[in-house]
Amino acid sequence: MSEYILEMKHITKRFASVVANEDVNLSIKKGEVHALLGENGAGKSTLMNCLYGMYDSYEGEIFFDGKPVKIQDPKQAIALGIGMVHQHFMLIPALTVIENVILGLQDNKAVLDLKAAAQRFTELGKRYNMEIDPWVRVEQLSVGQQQRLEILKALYRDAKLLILDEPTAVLTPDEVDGLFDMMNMLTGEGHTVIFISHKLNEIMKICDRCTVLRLGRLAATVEISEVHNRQELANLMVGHQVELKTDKKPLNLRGERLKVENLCCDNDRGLPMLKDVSFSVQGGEILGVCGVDGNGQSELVQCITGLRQASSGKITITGVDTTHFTPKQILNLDVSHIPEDRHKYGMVGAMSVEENLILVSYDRKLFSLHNFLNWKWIAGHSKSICDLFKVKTPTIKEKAINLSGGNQQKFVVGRELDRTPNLLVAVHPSRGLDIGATKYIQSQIMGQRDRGTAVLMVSTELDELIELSDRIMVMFEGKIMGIIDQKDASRETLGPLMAGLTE
Ligand SMILES: Nc1ncnc2c1ncn2[C@@H]1O[C@H](COP(=O)(O)OP(=O)(O)OP(=O)(O)O)[C@@H](O)[C@H]1O
Repeated sequence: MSEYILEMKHITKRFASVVANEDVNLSIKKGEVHALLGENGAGKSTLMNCLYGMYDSYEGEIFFDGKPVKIQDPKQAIALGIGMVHQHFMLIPALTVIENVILGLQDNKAVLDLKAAAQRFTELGKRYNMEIDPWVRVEQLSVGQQQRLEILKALYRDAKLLILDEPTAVLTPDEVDGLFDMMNMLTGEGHTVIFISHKLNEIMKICDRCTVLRLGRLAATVEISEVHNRQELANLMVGHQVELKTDKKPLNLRGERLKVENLCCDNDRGLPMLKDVSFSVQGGEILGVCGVDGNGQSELVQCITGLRQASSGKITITGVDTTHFTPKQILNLDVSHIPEDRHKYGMVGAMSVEENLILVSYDRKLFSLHNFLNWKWIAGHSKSICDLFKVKTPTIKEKAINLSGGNQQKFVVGRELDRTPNLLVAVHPSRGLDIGATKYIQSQIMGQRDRGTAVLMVSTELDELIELSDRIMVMFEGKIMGIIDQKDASRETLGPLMAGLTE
């Protein structure tokens, strides 16, 4: 019997003129956690999508459990025992958790007997410490919970090989630990995991081997035990030395730009999500916001950017009372917003990259002449953002949805940082970015701070928050637990506050 559960041989996948994978070989041993690493656009998701039957054509051969297979649709992949959790979840928000779990199952019994299905789902959740109420609607779940649901959904379908595409991007440190415990449990039971991640520390911690893709081709497969540090992995991925430090200039405060006073706000179900929140941010400083996902951070950002109405309290931006402003009015005060969910609030997938790059400014003089859009100017503007932020796209006319996840994030961030805003509200700005792009975007945010922008940065990446922020505000159950100076911030000082402990 083969020691490999999966062998992909000489895989080539083209999209028109783009060669996303070229002659790639990947061998996965049974029971291992195997990392797939590469820069944004290197072809990781494409390779996994070939395996999961998302495309009906690719060149090369796939062997699963020693047998040759031709996987042309996800149903075939699932039937073989392959489960995939995509970067962008494949859930239907209006349906309940259990309806999502059984959706597409051929087993009529499960469809008819929802209660029994819910019971099996709950047992599975308990077993892997990932419990979710089967009867709530998916739209009511936090991003972290939705990801747990995706994993449980794959396990419900008896996945032997689980592909996790950047699973920790949306998780808090505690949730990451929980996921790693679950992965260890799964491999202990004989499951195999392919772990796509940009987080080198996590790859070093949890993986047995790592395959590196570069520009669509195989660069190397290495044993993690033989890799000395994350710098070595970064260099292997990029093909040259990568700078992992961010420069920080001394603080130069330029006066209050954002003031939030006694803000209260309810969520869609009428539950209080913000309880008497007050703080301010000055020009020239970065105020980091940390907390376990779902503790009011999203609602706070939505209130500030006009996407949600506060039930009481006051928001002032550059001296203007914006509490009841629309998003457009707030935008016109030169407020930039890197949203939590780039697909929902940051881009229009069916539009081209260049159209997306003028979404917030198309009606300004800069891009129109006599009320008509000037596509020559727009093209020049788009190309310069794509060059600056190294957005990998065949042309600026490409539909945004066809770009890799990291490259979508790069152009959204590029568009928002292009102007020098009075206030930058950045939520998970480096989500899905490779290490080189992360460092670049962090340095750009730092540049905005040094030019006098007030930055409110929400992140679940504690290391990123501690490195970039001047002060860090911790949220728990809709309240501010404390605001800590960067010099006093550490996992030890922030951790208890994130858990709601004040002593
Ligand atoms: N449906 C598609 N149509 C056209 N081009 C595509 C399509 N899907 C992917 N590509 C292109 O294939 C290349 C590889 O993309 P892929 O999503 O596999 O990269 P990735 O390594 O997963 O990147 P990331 O880390 O940003 O998620 C990119 O240049 C991307 O634009």
